[in-house]
Formats: sequence, C-alpha cells, structure tokens
Amino acid sequence: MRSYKSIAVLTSGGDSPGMNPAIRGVVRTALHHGIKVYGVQRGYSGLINGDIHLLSSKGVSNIVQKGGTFLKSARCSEFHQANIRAIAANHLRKLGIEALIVIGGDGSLTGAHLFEEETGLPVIGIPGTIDNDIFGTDDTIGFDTAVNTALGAIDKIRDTADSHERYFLVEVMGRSSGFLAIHVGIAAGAEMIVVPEFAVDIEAISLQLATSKRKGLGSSGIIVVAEGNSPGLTNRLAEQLTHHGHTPYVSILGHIQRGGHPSGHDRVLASCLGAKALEYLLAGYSDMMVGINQGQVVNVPLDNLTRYRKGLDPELLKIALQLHK
Ligand SMILES: Nc1ncnc2c1ncn2[C@@H]1O[C@H](COP(=O)(O)OP(=O)(O)O)[C@@H](O)[C@H]1O
Ligand SMILES: O=P(O)(O)OC[C@H]1O[C@](O)(COP(=O)(O)O)[C@@H](O)[C@@H]1O
Ligand SMILES: [Mg+2]
Repeated sequence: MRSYKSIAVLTSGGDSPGMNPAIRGVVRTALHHGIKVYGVQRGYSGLINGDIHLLSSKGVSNIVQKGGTFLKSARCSEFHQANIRAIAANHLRKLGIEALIVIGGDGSLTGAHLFEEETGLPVIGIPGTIDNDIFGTDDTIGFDTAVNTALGAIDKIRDTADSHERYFLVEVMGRSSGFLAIHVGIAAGAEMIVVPEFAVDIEAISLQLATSKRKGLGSSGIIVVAEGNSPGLTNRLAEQLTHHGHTPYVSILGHIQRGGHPSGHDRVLASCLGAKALEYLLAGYSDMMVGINQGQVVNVPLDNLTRYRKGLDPELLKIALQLHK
C-alpha cells in the first residue's frame, strides 16, 4: 500500500465519449480516500504550461452524461521531447502533486510511460479512444458510443440507398486501425468492410459488386471504409470504382463519431476504470494501464503498449467475411 496526499488527472489525444465519467470516477474515488485531485487542462499542453487546478466533488457533478471532456484535450507535439517532459514534472512537484492519471489513447499512454520512466512520478493510464486500438485491453472508453453513433447514421443511409438502389461507401474513423470499421460493419450488415490492416483490392471489390448484382442479391448496399492514414481514401476508392463501371456514393461520417452522450456501457466502463486506477495507485502500482480482459479489470504494463500492436480479432474478421453477400 502507498499513501498519497495529492494527485492530478488529465485527458489527452482525440477525445472520446466517456472521458467525463472517467474523470468523475477518479475524482470521487480519490476524495473518498482523502486525496486531493488536481485537473490538468488540455492534456500535456496544460502540464507543460502549469494549467493545473484543484477539483472538487461538486465540480464533477452533472458531467457523467456529457460527451467530450470538461478538462479539454489536445495533441501536444512538445511532449515528445524529454526536456519538456522534465518541465512538466516540475509543475506537478511545485504543487505537491505526487502522481498522475492519464486518460487517453495509445499515443498519450506512450507519453505517460516515458514521463514515469524519466521523472519517477507514479503514473496510471486509463484507455480512452473511439479507436479501441490499445494493446492489452479488449475495450476502450468511447468505442461503444462511437459504434452506435456510426450505426445510427448508416441505418439512415441504408434507407435511401435501398429506395434509390445505390451503393454507398461510408467512411468511419480509424487512422491506423479497423476496429471501429469491423464492429460497425458487422452491426450495420455491411456488404463489405475495408480496413487499413489489409491492402485495398479494387478489382476484388468491383468483382463482388458485379457478382451481387448478377445474382440478384441486391442493387444497393453499404461498404464501410476505415479512413486509414492517407486522407481522401474513400473518395479515391469511389473514383476507381466509377472507372470500373460502378456509381458509388460517398458519405464521410467524420467527427460526429467522437461526440454525443456516452452510452450506458461507456459510462459504467469509464466509472469503473476511473475508480480502479485509483485503487491500483493506492496498492503501490505505477507505469501501468487499467484495461479489460474477458470482462475483468486487469493491469497492463505501459511498456507493453509501446512494444506490441493490437491486432484485429481473426474470429471477428472471419465472421465479417462470412456475413458478406
Ligand atoms: N511517443 C510519444 N512520446 C511522448 N509523447 C507522446 C508520444 N506519442 C504521443 N504522445 C503525446 O500524446 C498526445 C496524444 O497522442 P495521439 O497519438 O495524438 O492521441 P491518442 O493518445 O488519442 O492516441 C500527443 O500529442 C503527445 O503529446
Ligand atoms: O480530430 P483529429 O485530431 O484530426 O483526429 C482524428 C483521429 O482521431 C481519432 O478520432 C481518434 O484517435 P486517437 O484516439 O488516437 O486520438 C481517429 O479515429 C482519427 O483518425
Ligand atoms: Mg491513438
């Protein structure tokens, strides 16, 4: 066991629905144990600039249902430099803050690992990203909400696609991972799913569209495309399919997927991970992330996140392929 008088919490990277209940989980659990909690504004930017303020129990009232993060989030390129991370640690020390809880994606948690290693300040990570691409955890805060937000839009697109006998390429988020696309694709009954983990085979997509039409399997459909890390991918795909004699429509869902009220699932996940992060800290742990493995809360060394990459579930991929027409 370890005792703490003061800790800090921040949200970093792309925001995700459920970050607010995660902050609330951290704050209320810490206060329950008599520990003061500071909120850092705008992720690592606030840590570097010393934008750090004391939080209260009342201050986290009425946020459990709100999307986004009331602490604000940011991407902060300066935090990649060790000398800047040392400045950030000094801001915490000056305020008597003894540990840091970081809520964010794979990048934020990689930064957290380096911060702990270099400064010796205890750090616990909480996985918050709509991408669900963090090694060592089956789930991340915001993923469930984002899947449902994308589904709400795709169900509507399917109505008009069906009436007008059109194919739609629907772009979902996921710069380097297809988790969102696979889940959304299966749940939306997509005719095809394109993910960054596999090279796009335009000939195969074209052939499948032609075969479906020939077999009378339907003149309309949805192809879910993960945005990948080359901007404009979906529009390029549509152009290439047009050259193959198809007339696809494009709908890019964009940042709508990052907002909105967190789902019940994400609120519970966030609250539990927030509380558990505190319990692990008090139990003497550091340099780890609280994650989910087969429904149980587990601790994952942050070092593992930097060394291994989470892969798509082969079983889910097989099912997705079988369910295509
Ligand atoms: N390798 C790294 N070293 C130090 N800090 C990092 C590193 N990767 C990311 N970060 C910090 O975390 C922030 C968020 O990372 P990013 O990858 O953009 O989002 P996410 O955490 O949601 O995956 C970055 O802007 C940077 O401040
Ligand atoms: O809004 P931004 O900063 O352009 O980021 C877009 C990216 O952020 C995400 O929404 C979430 O990714 P992270 O959790 O890694 O930040 C990606 O799916 C998307 O590619
Ligand atoms: Mg990320």
